[in-house]
Amino acid sequence: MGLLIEGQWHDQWYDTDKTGGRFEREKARFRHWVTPGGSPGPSGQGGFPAESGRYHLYVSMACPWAHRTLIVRALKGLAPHISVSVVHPDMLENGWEFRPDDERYRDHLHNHRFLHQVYTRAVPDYSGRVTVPVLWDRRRDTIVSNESAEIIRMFNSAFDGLAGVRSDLDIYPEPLRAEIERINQRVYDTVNNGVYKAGFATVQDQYARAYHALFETLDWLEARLSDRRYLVGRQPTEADWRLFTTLIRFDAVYYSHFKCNRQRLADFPVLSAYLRDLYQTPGVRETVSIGQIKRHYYVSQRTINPTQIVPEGPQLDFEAAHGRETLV
Ligand SMILES: N[C@@H](CCC(=O)N[C@@H](CS)C(=O)NCC(=O)O)C(=O)O
Repeated sequence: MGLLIEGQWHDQWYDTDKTGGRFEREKARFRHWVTPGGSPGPSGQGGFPAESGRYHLYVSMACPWAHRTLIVRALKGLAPHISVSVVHPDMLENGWEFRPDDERYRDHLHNHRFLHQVYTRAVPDYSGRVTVPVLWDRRRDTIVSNESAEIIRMFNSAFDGLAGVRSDLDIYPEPLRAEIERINQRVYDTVNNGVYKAGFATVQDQYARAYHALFETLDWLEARLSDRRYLVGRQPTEADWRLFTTLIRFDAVYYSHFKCNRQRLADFPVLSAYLRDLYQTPGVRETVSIGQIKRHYYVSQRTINPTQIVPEGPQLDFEAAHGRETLV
């Protein structure tokens, strides 16, 4: 666990002293966009046209932010066009690592040992955290984006002209955007990032504040989803997929490791059925690795779990019937 300062790796844990025990997530630095013809997107520079085989995605199967990108890649049929490398779940002194001898955790582009080498390859004097996901451009030998919220928007539309891509599938439809944004904001603050605020707090009342905000939103979602199948509109949108990656980790990790333990997700009848419904969507279950998720959090976050023991449980069953087919 650490960060780059002027291109040099430094091993240090999140510093919450400056923020009164509160965890603050650093903003992503690479904010370019892939667009159909390479024109500039909403931020950064242009020059990243959608082309088959040009872009490569670095992810961790454990990371909820990276998980979003894997889901949208699968749903949109982008796998033949965008290749993937997966880092090893243990994130320790050197940050995210590859295992050159293990096909599952190799850097297929450069055979690097550490993800921070991917960052300094793009910007030799880079300063900042070294996070997944990373969208890499083979042609320009640089990072396009390390912001998952923006990578999923690119995946949703930029590659639609390529063979076999599901251009009929739109998870961010124009008429629903305002409502999607409204839900994303609350879910990001109190759920996606909320579990981290609870887990990484180093002061009691910061933890308690995050805990209460989290369960207030989960109660609100439980009510909202009791008579509608998805959060916004009649098809899954990015609002659902962004929520999904936190819910799927909840009982295995956040409930115990991050002390989000008012109740398990399994104890919310509506939310747990909704979670199974999304999980059973074709292409999605293959993006879920509960083994790597548990391994990452319990082994890597030694300030929270110094013994690094990975719990055996809980028993999880995302394949059970969800019964939500009749909801609209
Ligand atoms: N804003 C980023 C956040 C990504 C992020 O924080 N990823 C975590 C893994 S779950 C990470 O790589 N952390 C390493 C670190 O903070 O040093 C995104 O959504 O893409």
